Amino acid sequence: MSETILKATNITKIYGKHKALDKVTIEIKRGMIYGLIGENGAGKSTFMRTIMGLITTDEGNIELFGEIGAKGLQQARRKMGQSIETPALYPELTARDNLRVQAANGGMSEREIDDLLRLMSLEHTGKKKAKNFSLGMRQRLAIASTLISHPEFLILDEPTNGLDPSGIVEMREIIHRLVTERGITVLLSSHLLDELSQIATHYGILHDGKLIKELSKEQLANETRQYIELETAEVQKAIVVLDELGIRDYEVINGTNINIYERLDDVATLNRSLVLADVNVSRIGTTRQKLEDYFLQLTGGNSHA
Ligand SMILES: Nc1ncnc2c1ncn2[C@@H]1O[C@H](COP(=O)(O)OP(=O)(O)OP(=O)(O)O)[C@@H](O)[C@H]1O
Repeated sequence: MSETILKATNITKIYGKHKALDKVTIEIKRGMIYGLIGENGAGKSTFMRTIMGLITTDEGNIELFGEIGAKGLQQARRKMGQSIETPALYPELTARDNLRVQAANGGMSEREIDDLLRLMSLEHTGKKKAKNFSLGMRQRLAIASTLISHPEFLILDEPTNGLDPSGIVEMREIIHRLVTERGITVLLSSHLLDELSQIATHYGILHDGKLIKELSKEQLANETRQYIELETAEVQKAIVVLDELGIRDYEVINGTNINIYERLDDVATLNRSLVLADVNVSRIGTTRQKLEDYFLQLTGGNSHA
C-alpha cells in the first residue's frame, strides 16, 4: 500500500450561513493524480485553500505526509507547491529570467532551470517576454515557478481553464510528466470532467460543498463506456450470432438487452447478421454516455457544469 500524502477528514468550511465545504473526506496516496470536479462555486478552491493552510476550517482534520497539528502541518507544507497563489510573473522578463529571479533564493543551477523549462515545454521560448506569452505558456511558467522548491505534492487550481484544445493537450502531457519524471503527486481541479478525463487517476465530484462521488479512472471509463445497445426478445439467438461473428466483449443486461463493447463502428453489419439469422431486433444503436452528461446526472442535471 503506497504512502498516504493527504488525508482530509470531514472538512467543513462555513461562510456566514453557507457551507462552502460540508464534511469532505479525501485521501490521496503517493503517485495519484486526483481530479476534483465541480461546477463554479462547488467548493474546489476552498478545499484546496484549506489543505494549503491559506484558510482555516470550521471542522475536520488534515493530515499531510503523516503530520497533524499546526507545527507538523507547517513543516509538511514545505514539501508542497500550489498554483492558487503563485508569485506574480515579471512581464518584461523571459521564461528563463523569470525562473532565475524566483530561484535566486533557492540556489537553483542553470542546468536545473534548463530541466524545468524542458519539463514545462518552455525550452523554445528564447527571448520572448512573459507579457507576450499565450495563456497556456503563462500557466506553464507559473507551474514551473512552483517547482523551484522541489515539491512532492502539487495543488493546481483549474490548470486547463481557458486553454484551447491544443493547450489542454499540452497541459495534460506536462502534468503526466510531473508524475512520471518527478514522482510528484497532484491534486487538481476543473469544472469540466472532460478536461481531466485523460489526466487524473482518481476523481472526486464536489457538488454544493459535498463530495458526492469518488471513482478511479477505470471506474469512470466503465461507467461512461461507449457501446452498442441491442434490444431483442431473442437474447439467446442473438448471442449465437455474436459468437459466430467473433464478438466476445458483451454483456447481457436483462432478458431483452445486450450491451456490446466492440465493433462500435460497424453496427450495420451486426444488424444485417442478426436479421439474416432471423433474430427479431427491436432496437440497435450506439450509445455513449458523454462525460458531461454523466456529471450532470450525478449533480442533479439542473445546472451547467
Ligand atoms: N471568502 C469568502 N467569503 C464568502 N464566501 C466565499 C468565500 N470564498 C468562497 N466563498 C463561497 O464558497 C463557495 C465555494 O467557493 P469556491 O471558490 O471554493 O468554489 P469553486 O468550486 O472553486 O468554484 P470557482 O471555480 O468558481 O472558484 C461559493 O459559494 C463561494 O461564493
